[in-house]
Amino acid sequence: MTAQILDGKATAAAIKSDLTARVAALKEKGVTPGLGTILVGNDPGSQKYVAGKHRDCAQVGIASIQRELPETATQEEIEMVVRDLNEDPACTGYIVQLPLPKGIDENRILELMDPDKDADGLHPMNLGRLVLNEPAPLPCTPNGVLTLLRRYGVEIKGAEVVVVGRGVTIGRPMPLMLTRRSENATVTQCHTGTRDLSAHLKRADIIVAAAGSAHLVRPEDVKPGAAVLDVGVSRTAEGKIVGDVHPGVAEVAGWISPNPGGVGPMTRAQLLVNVVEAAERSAG
Ligand SMILES: Nc1nc2c(c(=O)[nH]1)N[C@@H](CN(C=O)c1ccc(C(=O)N[C@@H](CCC(=O)O)C(=O)O)cc1)CN2
Repeated sequence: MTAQILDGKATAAAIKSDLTARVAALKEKGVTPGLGTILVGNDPGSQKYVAGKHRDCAQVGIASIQRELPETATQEEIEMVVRDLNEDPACTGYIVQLPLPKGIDENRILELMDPDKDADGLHPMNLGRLVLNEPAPLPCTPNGVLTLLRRYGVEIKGAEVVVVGRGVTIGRPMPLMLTRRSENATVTQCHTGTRDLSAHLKRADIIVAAAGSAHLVRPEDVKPGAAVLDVGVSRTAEGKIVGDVHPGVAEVAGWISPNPGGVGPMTRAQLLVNVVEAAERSAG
């Protein structure tokens, strides 16, 4: 069996095409959505992701506001930029690119953001709304995973899902989203403290691998026909991406998301969705 590809690039392109029309309609009403990004330091991965986000904005007609600070920026300097974007009327939504450099209190930065401008759904108030099942912008990577699964007809309802990882951008919110009544999946969350990862993976109908550990998910750990989403990123010395999923898994799985070309482009597309939805709400 060779797995069907969960094509994030093509799915993201379709989402962006829909958003282009919605942004044009907003502009006719006098509303121009503007995405702000705060990038601190010179991590090449983060630089690439942020550049991609602004390329996407240009494609769909969203205005771009880019703020960059050096690796040596202090907590106070970053907080000043956050306050500035909170007040900037041209910035209808923004993100702080994570991770922030060592020594910076990331949670404090996220808390300072205006929750109504939180385009990532990572402000504590918006994560709290997700816990309470109230409307909120949804974290982009888990939302991208769900959109891909739905588009390719993977059954989520009743599925046994294993999420590997517990980071704030995907590991924490993904189970919250999968266990909503609208998804109704049963979720096991695994992490570095999990005793027998392989035993959990073998039972999964859907695996979301977001550990950042190269080739952690091996073909012998995957149930034939399962859907496997490769979210984790490790890089070789040459900067090439290595995912969490061993290439041999494609021979066992029913569906697999490539990496690159799977969940990454979906993360960016869902960010634009959050920006446009917020602008549509403000336009009434
Ligand atoms: N504030 C946030 N920070 C981070 C998030 C997030 O959702 N919000 N997620 C990740 C990184 N991320 C988004 O910022 C992200 C990851 C990957 C991609 C992407 O397009 N990847 C391409 C490959 C790009 C390359 O060649 O390096 C792909 O997968 O095809 C976009 C965004 C952590 N930080």
